[in-house]
Amino acid sequence: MLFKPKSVRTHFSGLIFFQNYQRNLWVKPSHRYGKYNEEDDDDKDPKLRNTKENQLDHFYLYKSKGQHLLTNTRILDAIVRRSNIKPTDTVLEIGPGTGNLTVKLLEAAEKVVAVEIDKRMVDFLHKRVAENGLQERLNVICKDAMKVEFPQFDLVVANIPYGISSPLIAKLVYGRNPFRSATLLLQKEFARRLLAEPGDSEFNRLAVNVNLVADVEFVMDVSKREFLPCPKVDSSVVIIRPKPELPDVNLNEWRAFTRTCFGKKNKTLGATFKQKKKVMQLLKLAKTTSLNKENPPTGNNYECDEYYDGKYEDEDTDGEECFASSTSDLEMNLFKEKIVGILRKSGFEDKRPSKVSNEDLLHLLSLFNQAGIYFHDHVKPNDLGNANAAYLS
Ligand SMILES: C[S@@+](CC[C@H](N)C(=O)[O-])C[C@H]1O[C@@H](n2cnc3c(N)ncnc32)[C@H](O)[C@@H]1O
Repeated sequence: MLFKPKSVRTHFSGLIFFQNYQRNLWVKPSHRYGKYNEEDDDDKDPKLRNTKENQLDHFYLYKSKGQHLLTNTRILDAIVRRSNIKPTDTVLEIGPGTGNLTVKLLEAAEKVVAVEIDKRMVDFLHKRVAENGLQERLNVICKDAMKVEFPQFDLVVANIPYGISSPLIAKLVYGRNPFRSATLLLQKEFARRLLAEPGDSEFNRLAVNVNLVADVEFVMDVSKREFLPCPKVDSSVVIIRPKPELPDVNLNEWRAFTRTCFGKKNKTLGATFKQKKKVMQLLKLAKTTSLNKENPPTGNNYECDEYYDGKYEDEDTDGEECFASSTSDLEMNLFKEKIVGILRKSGFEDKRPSKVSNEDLLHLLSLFNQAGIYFHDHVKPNDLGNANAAYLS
């Protein structure tokens, strides 16, 4: 049996009282951290027992699954209130856990679709909701939220596992499901980055990519002390609202472009685009794109062809050496001059990406595209299946 250091989890050896009449989760915080033991990471964990009073004894909360339960009723109520749920709404909740938020959502919405990866949580949630007589309006999907296709929903309200914040937000805002808003509890630093504006020290590719398609509103900070077990970081609630009108840009092209611009966010755009490797890549893409004129990369394209597998493949370097040997220095220099000429003429050469607005970045991208310079490999077949999530930063 292997010891997995990353999966050190909380041993919730104390009592968790579940008081139905108050719909609160009361917790005696006598948990201790234990060594990971694979046997216990099983659905049939013999140490997990539900007594008839709905008491959980030895209920393990896995750090690796971001299992930090929000226990403050006032904060849960505020999250629901600020989400402006209508009685006809279907709410999507990612990571319902033991249902602290779910029962409150069920009281406000017509239906809740909850996606939870941990079967023990799902079993507990079903029991809890049934005891409240709300089971008819709850649909639980016991799967990884990053691997499942979401059914139709009106809005998202969730205290999500922080490890999937970036790909989950990408999946929502760049996904196929239209929705009104997403009220999310996020790690405080991550929320700050999402809310950053050009010129702020936290301004980054995440903010740029989300702000292209959605507005983000800060709601409130939540102390780490409001969770059980207490995480190392504080949290913030934000509301993400998709913009009613989307810019006319190919999103794969946009994301590839912002990846290039923010590769080294403190470098000037001139320095980033003059790198030999970058020039060679763009020249290669310009050649393949011009050969494929039947599929010009224009217009909105909200199909994500990037993928979620825990890491992001930044650059496709396949065949680069071969391409380099078949490209003359003259051709490379001419192409580099073309790139630098665009940056210079438009005034972007000495600018740093962290200080440039989305409008300016969109303008620069359109200048590049008009000159036949592209950032995304539009002729590469989309062989990545249905996965439609992408890391944004
Ligand atoms: C931060 S806890 C929130 C629990 C509950 N919503 C609350 O506020 O008390 C995150 C929950 O997400 C679940 N989870 C972790 N990774 C997940 C994934 N990839 N897909 C779906 N659920 C996941 C965990 O098992 C856990 O129940």
